[in-house]
Amino acid sequence: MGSEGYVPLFETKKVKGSVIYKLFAVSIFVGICLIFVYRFSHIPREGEDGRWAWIGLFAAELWFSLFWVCTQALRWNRVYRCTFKDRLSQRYEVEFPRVDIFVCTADPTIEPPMMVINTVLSVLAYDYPTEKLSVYLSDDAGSDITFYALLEASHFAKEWIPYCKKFRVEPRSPEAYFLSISDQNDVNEEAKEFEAIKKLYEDMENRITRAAKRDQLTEEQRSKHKGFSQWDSYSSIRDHDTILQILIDGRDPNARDIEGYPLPTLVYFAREKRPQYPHNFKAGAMNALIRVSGKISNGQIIHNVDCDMYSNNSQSVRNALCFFMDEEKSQEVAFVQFSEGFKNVTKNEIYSSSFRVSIEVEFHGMDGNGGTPYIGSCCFHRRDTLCGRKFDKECTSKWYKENDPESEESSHELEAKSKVLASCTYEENTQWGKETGLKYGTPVEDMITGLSIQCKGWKSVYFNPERKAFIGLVPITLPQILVQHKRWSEGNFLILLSKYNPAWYALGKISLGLQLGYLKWSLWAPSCFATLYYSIIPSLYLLQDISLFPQYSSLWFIPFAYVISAKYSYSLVEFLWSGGTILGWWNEQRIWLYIRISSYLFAFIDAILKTAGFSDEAFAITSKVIDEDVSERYQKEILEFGASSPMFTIITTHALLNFFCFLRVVKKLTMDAADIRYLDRMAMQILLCVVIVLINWPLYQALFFRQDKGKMPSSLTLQSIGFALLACTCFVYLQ
Ligand SMILES: O=c1ccn([C@@H]2O[C@H](COP(=O)(O)OP(=O)(O)O[C@H]3O[C@H](CO)[C@@H](O)[C@H](O)[C@H]3O)[C@@H](O)[C@H]2O)c(=O)[nH]1
Ligand SMILES: [Mn+2]
Repeated sequence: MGSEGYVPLFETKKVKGSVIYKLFAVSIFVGICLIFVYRFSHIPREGEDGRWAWIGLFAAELWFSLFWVCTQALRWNRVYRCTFKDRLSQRYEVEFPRVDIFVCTADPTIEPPMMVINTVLSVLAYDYPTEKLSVYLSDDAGSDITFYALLEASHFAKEWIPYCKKFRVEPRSPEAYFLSISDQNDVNEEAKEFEAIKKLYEDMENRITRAAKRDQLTEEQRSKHKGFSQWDSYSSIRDHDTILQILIDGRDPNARDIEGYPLPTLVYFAREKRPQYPHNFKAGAMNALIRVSGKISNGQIIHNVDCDMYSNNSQSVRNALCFFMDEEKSQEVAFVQFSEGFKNVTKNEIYSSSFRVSIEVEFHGMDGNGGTPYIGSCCFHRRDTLCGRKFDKECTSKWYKENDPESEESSHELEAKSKVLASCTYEENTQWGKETGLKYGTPVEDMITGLSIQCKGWKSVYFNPERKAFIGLVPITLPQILVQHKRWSEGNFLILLSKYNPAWYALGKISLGLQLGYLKWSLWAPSCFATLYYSIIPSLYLLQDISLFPQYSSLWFIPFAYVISAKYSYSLVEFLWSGGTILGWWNEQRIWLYIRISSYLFAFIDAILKTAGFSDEAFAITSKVIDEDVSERYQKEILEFGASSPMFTIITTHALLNFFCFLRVVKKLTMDAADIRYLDRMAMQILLCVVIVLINWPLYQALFFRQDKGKMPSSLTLQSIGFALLACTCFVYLQ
């Protein structure tokens, strides 16, 4: 075991009961094999009805099984972590490494500056030695309003940080904190200070929202800081010089809070952008940040968060360090991924956007297999591994020796030198975006970068504390959800098509379980075909009374019934165990159906076009601004459609087609007085169709019964009725 006297800084526990789970999984696997035997031995002969449909179903079932095997890899080796911060503090308080924090924003209209500075303030106020903390805001919009907001925040921080420390405030995002505390009626000292800081915050908020609304700053506002002059040469969001301003220089003896303590460094940064140079979206911003921060503060730990989340626990840096500084177990840890909570999810999560099961189960499973993926934010990286360093035994968990000597340069000199590192041409003929920094070429820069770090021999850690360390926002309309999933599934599929394909690039470099885990995400997009097939063809065959499944009275029915009921009951239990509700689980089934048949299909097509060179990379930023009546419907858990979209056409046509097939069954049972033999033969198909119809109930409402603005547009309804009728007619008459 460990060296004498060694006491660990973190502990890893394996989940109990996995043997029972493994037996259960094996029983499902046996069921799946029996289904294959049935499919194979009962293929309709040449000339018989439904031969090709049968073969297609067989293929779809093979695909689902492959996918299922991948999901098992995420459940077999779950581990849970806990940290010992007091031990860390006792041993290393004075030897802590520097930490550079990156906050990314990209559009002030859909990412309001007030939200952005709340994120910034929450991380500025971490409980960590301030001289070792630097916060960088990367603004891909290069917006002077965001700069103005950050300038305001830098003043407010002087009051906010000491206030947080004095009253041990949690969370340290002012907005979240003030929301969590109702006005104090007491008249004691603490209440007075509370009112005072709240007033300061509200005044600042007024000034910023007014400026944002006008989309312009007054001359007086601009005259308050020399940094605004950098906008003189600004042409547009895609065409401007690097803008870089050290708003607080932590080394400056005058940079003090109102109590006289040093402040963390705070930097505003917008890299250079020119129309003729691709900017590689968030990955490009992160790489520029790595270089610029390397010049200014060079923290050995890089922590990044998106602007739509805030730190919910001031101890998070210390928690992360427990994983990096343990004398025996930290050597191979490249990054520590925290889980994220969401503040705007409703009870039954109509869009299932909080990733409950991934957060509570699957990432723990990846962790047990040697490394959770990097999910883009709420993460702490070692700087050197993010820059492409390979694992070797020499890597040390002792950080203090590596600290850089204090730079002698003035902040003005530092700014000038750093700007060069953020120019459009800097990365030409370098390894940035390939072997160094975050990888380019896919909108899921996080997944591909995490995978490649692990393939260089490193491990990662997943930390999912009871009180979530970060709280973010989920999208609240169906179009946003579908677009977000399109981006993710397309990105992951592009990885599959690239040289970083988890199946062979990672072969032998990471564990098989981890490979399967990554494959699961990469296979999202192509899953659209199996899902579309399985949810359309059996229903269409109802129109012709052709059976594609075993009879209810046959023994072959059992494996189907077992696999389906076992899989779905387990998924329900897992969902409830992760804190969800039954209705939430039902909603999840609907949303996954919609995502599979629309987002994944478009993602698949786009990824193929991109790989073939026919279209350019894109990153659709999710809007964080919310209309009031949209928000009201969201709170009531009503699906939000609104404008037409090709994705809706698919979803609606699919729902109506199944409805027409369902009508045919009703007719058969009532008017044609079908007998029990019909039910026996068609049981599975009828069940499948009925479930699809039931799950689409809210969609039918949006098509025919709702009057609000979020209903499905009428033109789209008519169009989809036409498509669905056409499909049914063609099927019946052309067969
Ligand atoms: O050109 C760009 C585009 C986006 N962003 C920032 O990237 C972050 C994520 O964008 P968002 O629209 O919120 O996307 P999400 O789908 O919520 O992001 C998830 O998925 C992304 C990968 O697709 C990861 O990078 C994110 O960390 C992860 O939270 C935001 O802070 C943006 O400001 C940039 O900095 N530059
Ligand atoms: Mn986001």
